[in-house]
Amino acid sequence: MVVLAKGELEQIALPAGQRAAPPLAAVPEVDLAMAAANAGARAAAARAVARACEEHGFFKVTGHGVPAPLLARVEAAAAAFFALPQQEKEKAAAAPGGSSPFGYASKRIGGNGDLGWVEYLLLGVSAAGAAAPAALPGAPLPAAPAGASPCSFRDLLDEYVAAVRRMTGAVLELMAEGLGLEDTGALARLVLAGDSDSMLRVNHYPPRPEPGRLTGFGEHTDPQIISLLRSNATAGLEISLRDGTWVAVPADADSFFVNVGDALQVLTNGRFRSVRHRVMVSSARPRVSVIFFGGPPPRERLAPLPGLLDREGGRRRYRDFTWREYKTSAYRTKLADNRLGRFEFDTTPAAAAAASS
Ligand SMILES: O=C(O)CCC(=O)C(=O)O
Ligand SMILES: [Fe+2]
Repeated sequence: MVVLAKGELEQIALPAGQRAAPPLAAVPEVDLAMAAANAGARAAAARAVARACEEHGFFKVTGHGVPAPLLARVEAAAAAFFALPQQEKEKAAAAPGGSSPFGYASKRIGGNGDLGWVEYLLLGVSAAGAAAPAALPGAPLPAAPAGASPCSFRDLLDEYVAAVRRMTGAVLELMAEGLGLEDTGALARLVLAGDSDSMLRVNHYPPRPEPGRLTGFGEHTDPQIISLLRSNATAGLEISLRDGTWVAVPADADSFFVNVGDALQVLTNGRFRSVRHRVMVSSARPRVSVIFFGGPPPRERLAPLPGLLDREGGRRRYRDFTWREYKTSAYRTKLADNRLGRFEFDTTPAAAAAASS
């Protein structure tokens, strides 16, 4: 349950202009199984991925190889966790005032006052799996599907992370091929490195409290390299197109959605675009989503990948910074802020003239 104090519901209600649901998005789709069939299919898939990342920073993956029963078990376990009494869930919350953002939280997104009609679990991910808060139920949850072997939520999330990491590697290789990089493992290595800074978020958007639309998760771009999102069959995700108009992403419980993150925008010197997205709650059914955020190791310098800059006249759009630096900066801002703005070089004609004078 998401409990809002007096006045908080008004804060997440939408401004009048956004009360109507936007039109449906035509989401580009890439079938990973088909891409593996032969060299021609692979090249076509790599081109399609690159085009989707340039135009939208967003696409859908089918043929992903993550077993459907695993997806169903994770969804059931997440629903069972969020159905626990509030005080049980709070046991998995991050220590107040502590430095770790990981654990259970309700309605507060980050530490800067962003509110949403959502409760969630945020978990750090190591190469060994999802590092769950100690208080995450280690015992099988009550609603394990009939016939399923007993398995704790923690073990299930580890299994899920392992499967999603494999898919992430495959998607990042296709992206590298689509970019024409000689080193087609360059992106995948950043996210699959033993010390990569990845996270898993399990979101639960309870049914709307009253007819209308509420902000579930306010508009933002994901700071990492790549996000892989899977949800139940309840819609709510919306993305912003290049011209700033919002479109609704039809729910698809069998596929994964890929977001280009800010770090990938920087690694491609702006060729791929990190997608602005949000979740709106207008359903009488709950939405459950699970998102794997693939980040680089904290010390990694984010700079255009070798080979990309030559084609752009050698001009860099962003100054040099590490992932640690970017993350620290991003988490000090509000969700909707343009977090990359302060790392951009000023490339306006006036700035270029000033620099050459
Ligand atoms: O829950 C969703 O569907 C998306 C949430 C999201 O954008 C995020 O957790 O970064
Ligand atoms: Fe996001």
